[in-house]
Amino acid sequence: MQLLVQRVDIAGRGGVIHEEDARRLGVFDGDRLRVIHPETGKSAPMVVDITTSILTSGTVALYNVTCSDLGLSDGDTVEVHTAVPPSSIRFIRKKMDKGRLTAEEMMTIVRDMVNENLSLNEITAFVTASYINGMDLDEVESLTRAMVETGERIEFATHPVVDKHSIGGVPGNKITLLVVPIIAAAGLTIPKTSSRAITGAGGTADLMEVLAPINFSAEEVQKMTNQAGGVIVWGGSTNIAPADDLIIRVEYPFKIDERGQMIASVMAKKFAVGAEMVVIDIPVGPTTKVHTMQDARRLAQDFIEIGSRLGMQVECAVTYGDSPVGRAIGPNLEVAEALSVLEGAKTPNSLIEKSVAISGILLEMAGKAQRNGGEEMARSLLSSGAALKKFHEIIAVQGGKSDVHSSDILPGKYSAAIPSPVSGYVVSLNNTGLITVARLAGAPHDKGAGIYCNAKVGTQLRKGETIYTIYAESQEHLDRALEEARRLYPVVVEGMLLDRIPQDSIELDRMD
Ligand SMILES: O=P(O)(O)OC[C@H]1O[C@H](OP(=O)(O)O)[C@H](O)[C@@H]1O
Ligand SMILES: O=c1cc[nH]c(=O)[nH]1
Repeated sequence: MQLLVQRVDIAGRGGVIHEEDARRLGVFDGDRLRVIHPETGKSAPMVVDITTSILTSGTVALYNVTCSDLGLSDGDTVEVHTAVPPSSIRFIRKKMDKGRLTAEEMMTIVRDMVNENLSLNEITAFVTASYINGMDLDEVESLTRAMVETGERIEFATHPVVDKHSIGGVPGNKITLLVVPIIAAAGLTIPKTSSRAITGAGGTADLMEVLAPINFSAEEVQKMTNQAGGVIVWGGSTNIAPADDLIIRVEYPFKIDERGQMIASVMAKKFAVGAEMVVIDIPVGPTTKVHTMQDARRLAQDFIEIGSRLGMQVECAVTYGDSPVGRAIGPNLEVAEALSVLEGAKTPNSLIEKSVAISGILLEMAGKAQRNGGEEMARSLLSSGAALKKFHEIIAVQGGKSDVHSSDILPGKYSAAIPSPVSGYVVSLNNTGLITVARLAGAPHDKGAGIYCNAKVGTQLRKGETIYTIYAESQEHLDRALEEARRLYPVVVEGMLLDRIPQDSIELDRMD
């Protein structure tokens, strides 16, 4: 069938056809078509997306990349034929049926994802099937390699190249903003690519974006790292492991992070930038991704095993994840807190201790410090101001304001303090509850949105004193977050009297 092209200014491949043309071609939503330029013979696949309104019959709306790939403009004519679906559909179905994917099958799925031959529905099916049925280590290795091979890779002339990555799940985990400058200040090369939030209210990429651009090509990442010793950029923009961001987009609304995909996501990013020594941070706690020390050790073994299969030296740090790292959750709040520590603040303790511990392991692995001497070296790079100087350099090389101060970074102007309903002690902070409230306040999209924990576990509070403060960039977001905070009650303050149940509140069930 011949159709007239209507170019639509939407990034990406594919397009939309009219219902009548779809009927004549005998296709439904999700079927496949092939669009062919009649003069050049160039062709591109297209997932059928049917409309009745935005087009007239006889016209096909094509997105930017398909038009550019085929050299098409508005008003050109194209041949449109039915096509067979990609074989990756069969392999996704195999995973849905609890099958084990071979390396070749995994590669086909990932290649089709990256080449936009799979629709969002189909990618979601793959992520969901893997979430429900899991992956064994061979599949994780195949996924990791496929993610690397479908993107660009970086090779550095200076060695060793080191890196860190957190599996996330604990709110306020802003340690990368301290670890990268500490490590780069020690003279090591650390090309850090991070994702945006997956299950949280601010991923490292969302945080760094407050200070500097984070979207760079692989070549730019290499150049900037050579200049400053380190960078903190968004993996999703680099074309380094491009499948990673496609999977994360599916996971984000569900706040899920399937174990196999998580290992592959992390290790692909490390492998692709040529990291030789890597520390993986595994926070453990009842409301994080990993609930017990035993599970953390098992996950650590898997990371180490995949690292060794790829030729990387990996160590894992199992860290405290019962409650947020530091007090701030959400981009601006977290960035201000991290900067203040780099500027010399002596609190929050949890942020400082975690950052120097992770940095210390890397310094020891890379031979910069003696065994057990890494933490001390990291602490001194932090307290001497060397890490702050290096962070300013990193911000500058990425195009940000190099003399930024923590006091420049402000939270949203709408705020509400949550008062303690009783006098007592904070006994627990529920990470997932806090994240839900912070997301409803607008984080990570609204940079000023988030939560500041005025009290942490063990803090004594009198009735009416503030437990935590919610920040938002609009009253509407603040109201939404407040409503959910009252329902979820994510921070529990208990006095000695845990509950009072009056006699008339229950119906006594008398035995006859
Ligand atoms: O949103 P949740 O699931 O907490 O985790 C995602 C965060 O964890 C990792 O942190 P880093 O890059 O090691 O700093 C990711 O890159 C991302 O920023
Ligand atoms: O980068 C990351 C971090 C945690 N989980 C992932 O899937 N990717």
